[in-house]
Amino acid sequence: MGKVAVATTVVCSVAVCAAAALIVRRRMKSSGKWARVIEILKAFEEDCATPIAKLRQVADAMTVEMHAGLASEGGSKLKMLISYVDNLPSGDETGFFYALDLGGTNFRVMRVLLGGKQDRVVKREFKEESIPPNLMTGKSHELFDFIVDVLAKFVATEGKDFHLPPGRQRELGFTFSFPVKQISLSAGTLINWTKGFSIDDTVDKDVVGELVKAMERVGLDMRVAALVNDTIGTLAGGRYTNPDVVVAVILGTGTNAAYVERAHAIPKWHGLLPKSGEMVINMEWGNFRSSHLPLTEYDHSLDLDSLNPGEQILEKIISGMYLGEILRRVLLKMAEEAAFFGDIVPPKLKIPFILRTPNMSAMHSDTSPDLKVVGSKLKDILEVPNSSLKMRKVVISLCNIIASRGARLSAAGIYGILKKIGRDATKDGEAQKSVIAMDGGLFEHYTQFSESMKSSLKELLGDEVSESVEVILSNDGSGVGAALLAASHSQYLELEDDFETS
Ligand SMILES: Nc1ncnc2c1ncn2[C@@H]1O[C@H](COP(=O)(O)OP(=O)(O)O)[C@@H](O)[C@H]1O
Ligand SMILES: O=P(O)(O)OC[C@H]1O[C@@H](O)[C@H](O)[C@@H](O)[C@@H]1O
Repeated sequence: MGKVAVATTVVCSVAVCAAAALIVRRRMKSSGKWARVIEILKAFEEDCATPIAKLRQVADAMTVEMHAGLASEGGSKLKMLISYVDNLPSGDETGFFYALDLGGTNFRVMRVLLGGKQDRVVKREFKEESIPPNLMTGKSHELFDFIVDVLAKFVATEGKDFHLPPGRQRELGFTFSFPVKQISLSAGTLINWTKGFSIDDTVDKDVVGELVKAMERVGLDMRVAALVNDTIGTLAGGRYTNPDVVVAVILGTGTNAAYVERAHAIPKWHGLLPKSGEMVINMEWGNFRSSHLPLTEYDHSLDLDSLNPGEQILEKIISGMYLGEILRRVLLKMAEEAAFFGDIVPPKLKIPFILRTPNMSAMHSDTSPDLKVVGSKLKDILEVPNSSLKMRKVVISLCNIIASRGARLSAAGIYGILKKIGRDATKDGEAQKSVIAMDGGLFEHYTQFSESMKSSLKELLGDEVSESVEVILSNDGSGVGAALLAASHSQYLELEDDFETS
């Protein structure tokens, strides 16, 4: 063979070897990176694990903290707030009432015509608005002016079906989904903001007073007959349709729970014992924390970056505002440390809260063989144009880990409440029926979450007792519940009572 040919052959074979070496090196590098992805995934799964034994520890800790929070003010991270609701709706409520519901994402206005035991809710109209994010961190009067503006526009559309007896003032129930220290059923001061809200000049203010001032600024003449947390409203609305409702849980932007406590089991209550012998407690369970909670590095960094560091720890690993953000943080680590989306970290992936929980649940419920919903969400939200099936499967695994941790911990919290009120076991073979009224967009729309929560609760209760515990979706119970509580505290009630007895 000529020298040229030999040289060419040598050059080619060197090039082929080099190319082969490059491919091998790239494969080894990519397999090394993939191994890192799986390592991150496995570590996350382990840190989020909620075996039944851990759930029982969390439930017991919740029960202990409930006792501590009822024993003294500040006795626990669980505020265990007295609602001044010592009588839940009887079903006899009648009349025409408004309800306002300020949540973590949405603001709802509603009017209901109540027809007593016979006709129940004769008519109901409502309107929902998203709360402009800038109002969540602006000035107090701006938020309340927004609320009153929506309310005034809604009142202006009042039709002939809703009529007030002449000379009467419109009355409303105000559902306020934040921790409030109630001083009566219709007054209370904001303890602190949560979720995405942070408005300094509302803290320690009477939120009813803020609302009334905003109404006066526009000449809207309405009386606030009740101020309730959305869990209290949901409990009241739930009890209106089901007499066995004893607990209400919200899984929405935030999370919280309320339940019916025996008035004599509230050492910090120094008022007169209510005739009913009962008092509804707003637990503010989102603020629960315990060494038994399975917290990860992503939870700690999310908490540090939040508007309320060190607060609402349970809420930050369970509720709708945060689940998508946890997913984003894990994907970001995989992108930065294992080139999960390639050598460049997608810029969008670095934006906090860009990955919302509704998008997470849409990916989680993707049953297509090629997981095309996952692919399109990664493309539309994170601008990741191409993703392999194995990448999409990792995303599904992360959704499952995050959602089942939140769901199972919610179940543990409910189990802790049932233990507190002695409804976690049968007595002489009998078990009292206990109904848990649920509300909130996370529970209502994230099926894998709600199913996991219900199955975990059954697992904790055991077959026999779980027969007597029912979980129901009490959709917008808080709106009707607030109107019912307004009705039972209407300024015209005495007139009606006098009328009936005269
Ligand atoms: N399809 C969905 N899948 C999962 N979570 C959802 C879905 N839709 C809404 N959510 C969650 O529910 C929250 C809204 O809850 P909702 O109870 O409707 O309002 P608010 O929290 O304002 O009372 C959203 O912040 C979101 O986290
Ligand atoms: O209805 P949302 O916005 O999800 O609120 C649920 C809970 O969110 C928590 O952050 C509040 O402290 C509670 O008071 C509230 O009940």
